[in-house]
Amino acid sequence: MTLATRKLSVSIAGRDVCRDLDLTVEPGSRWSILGVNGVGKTTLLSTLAGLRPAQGGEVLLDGRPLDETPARDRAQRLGLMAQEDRDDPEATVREVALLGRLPHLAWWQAETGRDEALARYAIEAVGLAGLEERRAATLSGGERRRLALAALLAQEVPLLLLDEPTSHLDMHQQIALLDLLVGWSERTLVMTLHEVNLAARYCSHVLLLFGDGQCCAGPVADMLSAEVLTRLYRHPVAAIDTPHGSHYFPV
Ligand SMILES: Nc1ncnc2c1ncn2[C@@H]1O[C@H](COP(=O)(O)OP(=O)(O)OP(=O)(O)O)[C@@H](O)[C@H]1O
Repeated sequence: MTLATRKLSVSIAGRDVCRDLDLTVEPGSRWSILGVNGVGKTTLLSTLAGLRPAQGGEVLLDGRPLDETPARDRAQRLGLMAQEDRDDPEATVREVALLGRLPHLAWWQAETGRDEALARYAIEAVGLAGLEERRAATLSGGERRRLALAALLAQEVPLLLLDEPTSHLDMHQQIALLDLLVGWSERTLVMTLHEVNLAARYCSHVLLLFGDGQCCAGPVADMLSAEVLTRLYRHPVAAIDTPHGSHYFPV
């Protein structure tokens, strides 16, 4: 599953997010979109998911324009974790996880035993076993993030687009969630992140949004440096070498 953009231009509220962006997200690669608050990370991710029209150029899924790909076909190939969960307040954990199976069911079909088993497995994988019959609305912010991930896992798609998947998570849970995500090795990931050190640790590539439509993309090792991050975050950033690689911090 290859996601690509050709001369993609996206803008919102009269401001450019990216201009003429040519990007190829190879199967199995893991991308992070980085930039300051309000620069347009969510807007771009929504465009990549086909939820928002581009102002120019196109998004391609395996070479086919996304807007010519039927919605069901799209949902069998890519899954989106939105920044905020908007589940039915009455839905149980089990029901939310089962929603991930919808793209694989015809409108007249009920869930099968396999769908139930996949949802159960996904709930277990994200550490929510035992909470299946709880109303999702009663979960903590971090638990709801993990439930959203369970629904994506149950969706069985090769490409995941995730908007701030680590928000609401404590340090341990951030690592646990990203370990889980990258452990699904065959999946391709594109996620917005605020924690640049997590991007450096878990991603193979970054897409940097500088504002005013300026952006650049490439492998983490080539792209991230204290100088580039200083420009990106409009704040002085320094780096120290650690046994786990470079660590970036604001000064
Ligand atoms: N519906 C809208 N109408 C007008 N402006 C909007 C709308 N949605 C978003 N914006 C603005 O567009 C800009 C980009 O928003 P977006 O959510 O994509 O940024 P972001 O980089 O994801 O931000 P954050 O890091 O804070 O989540 C922001 O200035 C936001 O206020």
